[in-house]
Amino acid sequence: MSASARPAIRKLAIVLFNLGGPDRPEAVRPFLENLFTDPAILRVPGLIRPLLGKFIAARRTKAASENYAILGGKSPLLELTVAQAQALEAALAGEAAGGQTNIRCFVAMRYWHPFADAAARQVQEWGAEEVLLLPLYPQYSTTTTGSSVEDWGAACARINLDLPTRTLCCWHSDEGFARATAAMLRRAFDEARASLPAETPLRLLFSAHGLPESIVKRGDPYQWQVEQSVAAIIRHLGIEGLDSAICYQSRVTPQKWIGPSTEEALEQAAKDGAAVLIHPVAFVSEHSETLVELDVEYKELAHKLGIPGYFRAPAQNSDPAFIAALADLVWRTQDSGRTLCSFAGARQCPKAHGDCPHARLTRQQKAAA
Ligand SMILES: C=CC1=C(C)c2cc3[nH]c(cc4nc(cc5[nH]c(cc1n2)c(C)c5CCC(=O)O)C(CCC(=O)O)=C4C)c(C)c3C=C
Ligand SMILES: [Fe+2]
Ligand SMILES: [Fe+2]
Repeated sequence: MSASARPAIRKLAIVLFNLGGPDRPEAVRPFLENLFTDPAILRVPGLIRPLLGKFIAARRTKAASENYAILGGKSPLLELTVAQAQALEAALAGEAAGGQTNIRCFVAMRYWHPFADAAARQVQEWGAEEVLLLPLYPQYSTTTTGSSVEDWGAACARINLDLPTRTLCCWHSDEGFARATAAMLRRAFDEARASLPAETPLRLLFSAHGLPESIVKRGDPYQWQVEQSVAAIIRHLGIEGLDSAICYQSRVTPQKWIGPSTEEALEQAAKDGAAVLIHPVAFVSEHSETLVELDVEYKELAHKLGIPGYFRAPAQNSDPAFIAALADLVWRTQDSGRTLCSFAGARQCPKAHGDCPHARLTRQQKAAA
């Protein structure tokens, strides 16, 4: 739809969801306590959860603090998310007729400031008439998007904020997202290839945040959506004979997590004599899991294993093509005049994701085009 044909919209608040991270060393433990006492993360009876969650957080604090110390004692996630919010607002204004919009972006973090309560108050004070919830997680998980949607609902209820609300539940194989990601990856791939001897194979490793297997077995569509993201990105990459694999990083509890783990994928690459280019496929900004886990820990492991080359493709951050893809998703929710996913309020995205209204809408739009 052309800019001049954009529908007139009332005051729209776009609320960007992300996980949040500690803003100083003393915040690491309370941040972890918020995370591990979330019922979407720690699935034990309500009476046990606060105690067990705090216990797990206390045990994790040392390792997490060491990681954040490498980043200067804090997570860069908030600054990068605010930059994405500003870039999205600017992109939406630039595309609107006359360069004017009634759209503002707000940030609601799940486990550290600014929390949903603060964002909801800002939305109310601004006088928003409609809300679009936009998770900065391409793939839906009950532990991320699902948890943030519930948290938002509770925050709104506390201040009697009751506005028409759309939820962009997932955009794992959105064409714009896949194209923008593939373009960034292609640059990283070509650079890595050029720095390697011609006979050294280069494997593209899509490393996603892991999830306990039990959560996936209960119907969480995250793993399936990660696979869909990878397939869409590979289609847009268009590299003939591409050697690629999916793996899962950041296991933080003793239960069985989905695999193969990124460690196992690196061991396999070492056996195959392949260099690796790692792309963090479930994160669209840099933070501890990319800057420490990928850039320090797995890099060291790769050297120890004798892998002939270790390269890392960046996360999207405010890459203009990625922001343009988000802006396009926003316009499509408005053009459709309905929510992109009607699971609103429910913890779980429909099991068979083909039934998700998001997927249905995409199909309808394709058919209409
Ligand atoms: C059981 C624990 C966890 C689940 C399940 C989980 C799912 C999950 N998380 C992300 C995205 C991020 N996680 C981040 C940090 C982080 N995650 C967990 C635990 C679980 N995550 C912990 C304990 C931490 C803190 C850091 C650490 O202790 O290592 C972050 C980064 C935050 C930052 O640095 O600012 C992100 C982002 C996804 C996508 C996901 C499931 C799909
Ligand atoms: Fe996590
Ligand atoms: Fe969905």
